[in-house]
Amino acid sequence: MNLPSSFPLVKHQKLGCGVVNERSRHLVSTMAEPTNTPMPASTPVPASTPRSSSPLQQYSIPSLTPNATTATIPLWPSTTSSPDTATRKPQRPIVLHIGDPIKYNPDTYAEFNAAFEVIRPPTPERERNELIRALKEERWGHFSAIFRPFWGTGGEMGRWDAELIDLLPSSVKVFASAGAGFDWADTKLLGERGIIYCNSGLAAAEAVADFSVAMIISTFRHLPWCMNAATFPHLTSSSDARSTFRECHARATAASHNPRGHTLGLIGFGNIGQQIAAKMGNPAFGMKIAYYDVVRKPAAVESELRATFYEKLEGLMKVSDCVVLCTPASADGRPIITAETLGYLRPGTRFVNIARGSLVDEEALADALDSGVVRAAALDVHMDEPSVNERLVRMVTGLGFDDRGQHPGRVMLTCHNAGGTVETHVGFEELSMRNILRVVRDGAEAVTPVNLHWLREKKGV
Ligand SMILES: O=CC(=O)O
Repeated sequence: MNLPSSFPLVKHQKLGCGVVNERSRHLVSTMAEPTNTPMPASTPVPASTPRSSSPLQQYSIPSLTPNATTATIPLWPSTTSSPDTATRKPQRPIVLHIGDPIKYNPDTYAEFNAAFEVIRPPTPERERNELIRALKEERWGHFSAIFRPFWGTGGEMGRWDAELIDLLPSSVKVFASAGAGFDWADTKLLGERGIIYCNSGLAAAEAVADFSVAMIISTFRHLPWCMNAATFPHLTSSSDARSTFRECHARATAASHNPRGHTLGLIGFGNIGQQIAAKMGNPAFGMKIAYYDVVRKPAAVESELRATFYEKLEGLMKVSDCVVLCTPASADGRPIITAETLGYLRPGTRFVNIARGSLVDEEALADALDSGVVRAAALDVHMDEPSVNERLVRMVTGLGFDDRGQHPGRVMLTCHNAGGTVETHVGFEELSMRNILRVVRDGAEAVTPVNLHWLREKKGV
């Protein structure tokens, strides 16, 4: 892909396994941001908002080599709770490690282990009730940090809400987690308790943006229709198989378009939104880039990405040919995409969600697909994961035209896969460790904090 030479993020930065450079510092400051400010109903989008700038030190994430995926590293001996931790004085600050052991970054882990006493409770101690018991007993002493390097494990206790946060020792300074999203923790409450929450969105951005490209293209080219027609009827040797193939081959053309020249409307213009813009805009796919965010991005970012800002969600939705949701979940858990906001769309608009399922009223979306207001949709995330909305599923799998004359395969559904690559996980581990090293060992600012505004409010800074 030819990218503008003035776009150093994509040219020089390999997110998750490369060097975080000047450009990405800016992106961190605009993506790893808080979204907990309650928004009035008339301003429904808690899109990316800036946090105050942090003097991010340049650091490198070791390149991913084939070996890295299989690297085995010695685990810190204390991989289970140590019964006497609460009574003896630790030599080094204690880090409570929840979830799987480190897999990809042995060198950083060696540094981490040298700096901290890492305690990794076994799974049963991470279940909510047992965790509550352990915290009440101060089983892990006065630990300084919580460390969750994997997205797939470490969430056994459920949401970090007041019930858990109130039990944390006052020694906890930082909670560093895998994952771009942070709706699994009450980051406002953590901030008010003086605990910095750091996400790892920076490490996931490239993977999520790549997946978004596939989803956007799917909405223009109706990949589910093309794939289903070539597959399912043929599996059952149905006599319709050949005619289903022929019908798709003949009729998909009239329903398909090149993205070039169409307007891509990004709701949220943080790190992920900006990477999607870089991939889908000129000169690659040639889409016009429009965005809505609660805070307008600097003119240099807009000009680099040729992005037009819309102050209101309504304005963005009205001009978009394809809307992509790339903003963190709203603090109050309310959806942004509702019957009301879908009403802003021009008939035939496409819709993609790679953010959070809670942001979309799926019944309203299914209605909009039924009526043709939304022509095609692609959703990686779902309201009630791991369940998927049945009406939307039927729009993926149907093989014939419906009674309104709409073609099948208008929806693509995936299993919350957008950020899921090895490179993302390399970066999740690395960033989580770097955040804790900086805050606890170095007494420096975190790399990717998301709740500094709550911390500052509490401290009156
Ligand atoms: O959804 C995945 C993430 O938040 O990284």
